[in-house]
Amino acid sequence: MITALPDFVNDSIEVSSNALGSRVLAVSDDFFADAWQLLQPHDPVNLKGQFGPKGALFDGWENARHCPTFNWVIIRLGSPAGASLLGFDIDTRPFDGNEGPAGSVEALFLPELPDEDVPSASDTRWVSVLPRKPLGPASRHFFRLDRLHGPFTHLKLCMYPDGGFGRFRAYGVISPPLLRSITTPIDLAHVLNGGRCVAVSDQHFGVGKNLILPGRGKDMGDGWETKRSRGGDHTDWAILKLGAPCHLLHAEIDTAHFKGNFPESCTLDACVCQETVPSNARWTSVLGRVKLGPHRQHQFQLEPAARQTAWTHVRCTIFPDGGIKRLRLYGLPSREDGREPDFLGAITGTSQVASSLQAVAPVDAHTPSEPLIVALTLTAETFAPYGSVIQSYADHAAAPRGLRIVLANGGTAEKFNNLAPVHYGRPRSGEQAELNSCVYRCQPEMFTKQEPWTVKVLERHQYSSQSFVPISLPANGRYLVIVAQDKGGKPDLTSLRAFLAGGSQGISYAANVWHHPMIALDTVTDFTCLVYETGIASIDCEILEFPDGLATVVMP
Ligand SMILES: NC(=O)N[C@@H](O)C(=O)O
Repeated sequence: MITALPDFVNDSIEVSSNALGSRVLAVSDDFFADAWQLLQPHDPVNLKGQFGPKGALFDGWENARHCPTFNWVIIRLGSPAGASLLGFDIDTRPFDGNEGPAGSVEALFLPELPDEDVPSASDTRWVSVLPRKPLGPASRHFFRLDRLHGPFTHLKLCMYPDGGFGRFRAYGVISPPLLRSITTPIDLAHVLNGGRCVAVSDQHFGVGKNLILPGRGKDMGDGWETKRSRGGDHTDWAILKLGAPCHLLHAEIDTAHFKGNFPESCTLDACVCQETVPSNARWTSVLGRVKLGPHRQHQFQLEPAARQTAWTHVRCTIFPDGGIKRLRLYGLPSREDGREPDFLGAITGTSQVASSLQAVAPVDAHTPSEPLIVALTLTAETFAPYGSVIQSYADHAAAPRGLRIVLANGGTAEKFNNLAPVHYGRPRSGEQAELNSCVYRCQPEMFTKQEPWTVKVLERHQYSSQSFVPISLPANGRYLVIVAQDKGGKPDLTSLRAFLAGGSQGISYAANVWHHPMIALDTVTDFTCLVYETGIASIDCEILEFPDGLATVVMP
């Protein structure tokens, strides 16, 4: 359950949290209890009755007695470009009788200061953002400023004269990275890139702003989770404001720790809006409805429309309800001239446009004509429109819904049933086919971020599924799978996707799915293959060549 907090707290980010990388750089005195504990995301733990060599143990900052002046802590905020401040919480819990009786906050903006450098406590550039305030024992003290102040990169928390604070929380808005620093697609929804969750339909079990936190969290409690809906065509949604207007390329929807309550599916829409919370914006679909699975990172190539505009907000709609841990939205800010950035160049580092982002001045750059697709992580759900994924699941709760898992071999093995149908749909001409169980030994394609790879051939087996399972790769090995659905006998380019498969994953193309001949990466790779063949080439395998290149595939 979410406890009631002042509006300014709910409407902003705890920019001083060590969960966002904020850290204590220096402290005047923390004789009894270490100052770094001030920035922990959880509430102070009461250690009453526990003692160490220096005295009673406290989960907070506590300095020695009899300070003639005041104590201070210097903090570097985790966001590289700093943050603007809206308020504070100086939490004296659980200190009672030894709480710090008064506090104040000063701030500095030094984004270029190297991480290892510490501004002096007596630096004349410190500015007061919260004057000295009286504080009581064992309680939270919220102070809302008159407006956003900043940006700042460093804070100095002062205590008059001595005692203990359990936590110090600074609330505000994180500054987006300097545009000239963005040269490859980044996640501008991320809280450290200035992203914010500005509205949700419901956040009964987990707040929407968890969606944009760093990392994958520790349990189901640090994601966005709505209450159970009852009947009807219910949906829930969350709206993220991007750190800067951004052309979008691909997204990651992570359902980590949500194993029985992940959404069945979701969509993504985007809009351009000057308001913080869009009121009557025109939303454009950037990801059609896609199925989700338990406890995994789903990566999706976004619709072409996602690249063509510098979007300010993205709305994630989940069907019907449930929990998502993180939502990542990768893209590039618009160029100075507002045109679509050159993603290919930005990713391969060969672009004029990428360098223009550094120079913050547009230059004409070759914009790739062929579409760009990013090689995304392979999961059963994201590959479902093209076929099946053949793999085991150590965590059965993270296996695709409905997968039948049984013990076998006298209890010494787990059997994951019916992962991929082996299918032959006889052509009208009636040819019989035989199942060919064979091995492909594939030479590796030399493929690097700097030398993107162009798709020049696709094939399909119109009447037979075809499976490939690597038998010579280590678990951390990888290979590349490129697929497209069929549309009227030709590859449907809008469905063209690239997947990066792992060494413990096999795939099976459904009949009639277009795909590139298997692509080994890094090393010669053997794949066992099952496919039905009549021996008539025109029935068994249709090949289309695209000498000018159908699309460019890049690694994320
Ligand atoms: N930590 C601790 O022991 N503090 C008290 O003894 C005190 O306030 O001096």
